Amino acid sequence: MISYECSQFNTFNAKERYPMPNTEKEKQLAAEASVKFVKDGMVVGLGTGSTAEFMIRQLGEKVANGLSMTGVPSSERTANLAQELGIPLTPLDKVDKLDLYIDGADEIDAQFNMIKGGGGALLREKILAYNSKFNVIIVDSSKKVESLGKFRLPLEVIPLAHKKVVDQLIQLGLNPILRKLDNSEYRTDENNFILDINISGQKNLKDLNTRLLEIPGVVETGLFLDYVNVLILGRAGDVEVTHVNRN
Ligand SMILES: O=C(CO)[C@H](O)[C@H](O)COP(=O)(O)O
Repeated sequence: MISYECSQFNTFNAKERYPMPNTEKEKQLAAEASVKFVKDGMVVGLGTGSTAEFMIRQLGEKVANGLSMTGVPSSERTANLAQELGIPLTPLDKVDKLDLYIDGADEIDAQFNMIKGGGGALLREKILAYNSKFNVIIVDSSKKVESLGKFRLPLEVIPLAHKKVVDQLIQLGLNPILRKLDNSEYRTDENNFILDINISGQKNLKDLNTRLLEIPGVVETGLFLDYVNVLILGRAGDVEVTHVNRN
């Protein structure tokens, strides 16, 4: 179980933050709607997390029924699941651009800015989203917020530098917490640490993102600004599909 250790030595489970009975159904509905974007011959980036897992299982069924596609996984966890389901995979450097990337999010605001990385895969996820022609985001209704920040923003950091990064983040008033897994530091697929920070009340997200990336040792942030082409939101037994106009 992923937990966070605070300075007060208490822990909490990130996934218990929004207890909603319909959440799983909403994730499933959003995932089902997203696979309709996948056409024969496409190279599709596969996200990470419980919502993405519904989507990958749907794609597995489609592949078993004759869909020809190739997946590019955003994590080892996703790669393992896709392999189990018989979805052909290729590494990112073997393709030019992804035709499509489908993934979940931890929060998405009214301007379609997102926090991602609750599942720890933010770095590879951002690389895939950046290198995709089209990004489809699938969420349950609990993820839609007016402004980001109830969920802590994950930062992937180099282990050697993490204490120095923590000092900088404390000076910026961002209250960093080192993510733990079973009492040890959580390690990403790239063998880095994650610091989860409090960005509640931050107005200029672009500026914040730039300032965070300027700290040596910060590899990537879970702020995804200007990435969404289509948002599919599961709500009460149905889905809302929003096409985002990105200039
Ligand atoms: O960014 C992610 C993983 O790094 C996930 O997309 C995010 O955590 C949402 O996960 P879930 O669908 O399980 O709520």
